[in-house]
Amino acid sequence: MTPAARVQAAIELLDAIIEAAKGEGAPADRLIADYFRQRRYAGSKDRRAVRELVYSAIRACGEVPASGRAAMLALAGQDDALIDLFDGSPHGPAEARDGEDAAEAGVAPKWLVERLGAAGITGEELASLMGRAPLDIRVNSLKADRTNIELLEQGEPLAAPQGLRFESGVQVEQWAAYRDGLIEVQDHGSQLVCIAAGAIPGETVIDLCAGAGGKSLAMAARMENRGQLIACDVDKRRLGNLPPRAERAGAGVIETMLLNPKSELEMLRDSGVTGDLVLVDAPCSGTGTWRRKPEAKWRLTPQRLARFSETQDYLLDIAAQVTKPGGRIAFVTCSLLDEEGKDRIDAFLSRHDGWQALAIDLPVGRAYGNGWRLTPSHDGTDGFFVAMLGSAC
Ligand SMILES: C[S@@+](CC[C@H](N)C(=O)[O-])C[C@H]1O[C@@H](n2cnc3c(N)ncnc32)[C@H](O)[C@@H]1O
Repeated sequence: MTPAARVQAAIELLDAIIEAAKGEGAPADRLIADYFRQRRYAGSKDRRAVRELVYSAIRACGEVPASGRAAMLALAGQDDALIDLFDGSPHGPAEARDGEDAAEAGVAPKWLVERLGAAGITGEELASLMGRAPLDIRVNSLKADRTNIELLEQGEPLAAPQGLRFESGVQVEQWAAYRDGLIEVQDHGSQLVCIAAGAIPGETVIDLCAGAGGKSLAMAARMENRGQLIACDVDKRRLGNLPPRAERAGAGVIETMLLNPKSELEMLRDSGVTGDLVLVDAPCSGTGTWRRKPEAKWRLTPQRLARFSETQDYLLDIAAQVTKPGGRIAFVTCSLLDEEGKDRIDAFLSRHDGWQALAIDLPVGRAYGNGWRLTPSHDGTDGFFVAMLGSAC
């Protein structure tokens, strides 16, 4: 592909990403993969270059752009070499017209910038949400240890005891250590919130929103495979990924339980299980993970955010009813919005007598509201809110 044809391909992809964002369609990564599956003539360098253009344009635009072309013109406004590729050549974009509208540069849509600002995320904290994330792994202490594991590349040790950091793009999934379950890909922030959750060997732990089990696996390792860890979710496909991962990791302590939406509490009660610790790694807007999925800023609306808050309250109320007397709830979201963090905990405490917020003290991050906050700019992690709640004995 010529450089101009790559720009045109990026424009077409951005059109698809913008449409998908408006209609809750496929994520950008999937759209890019599908696009190139139908264009086998594009080589790996072309794919990398187009991908880079697409993500740079998404990062450059705040509001949802009117079109892919407007988004690319916004990026070209910051790069003279790029504007020269709007040259009308075959397969390239038409020349830019005098006064043609470019999308507005910015970090995120205005309403979200305001909500994040109200939660103290401004300036560098805000800008870094559009940065690029490194690749973090967790050494699986059920099978190996960071101090002596032999890996194909040497990573930078992180504050989490088994965490190592690599540059993004390192293909750790192809390493034997990955295939053999010695390492898991996991953002440092996720590793830290599992440390805050504080699962203890021998306990009964309920992971209410286990998904594919990233945090279940980390907790199983902290539990030294002793006790019981019930990993639940309402999404059969996601939860179905966990048993093979658990097997690879040697995490025999994990059992899965598929819940039916709206019957979660009934099903948990019928099973007779109650937790010393219940992790609520709740579905959320993911504002803390924009470094990995920058187009998520265009998918969120005030209505969708309100629905996330409602679901978080709903799940916290379930958690309270399946926690043993004297037990704990760990509430986690990968969001920096108060509506999905501090406010949920304040609301929980006002609804539930006999519960209190417990202190958190991690080596990274800072106290925020009745919990703890991690951010890309301050901590070099994805953005997270975590709070610990303790019930009366
Ligand atoms: C943030 S993700 C979990 C990520 C996972 N804990 C990990 O570490 O990889 C939130 C999960 O909550 C699940 N979920 C949504 N509504 C739920 C409900 N009512 N009950 C249980 N899980 C739910 C979603 O299917 C999704 O897998």
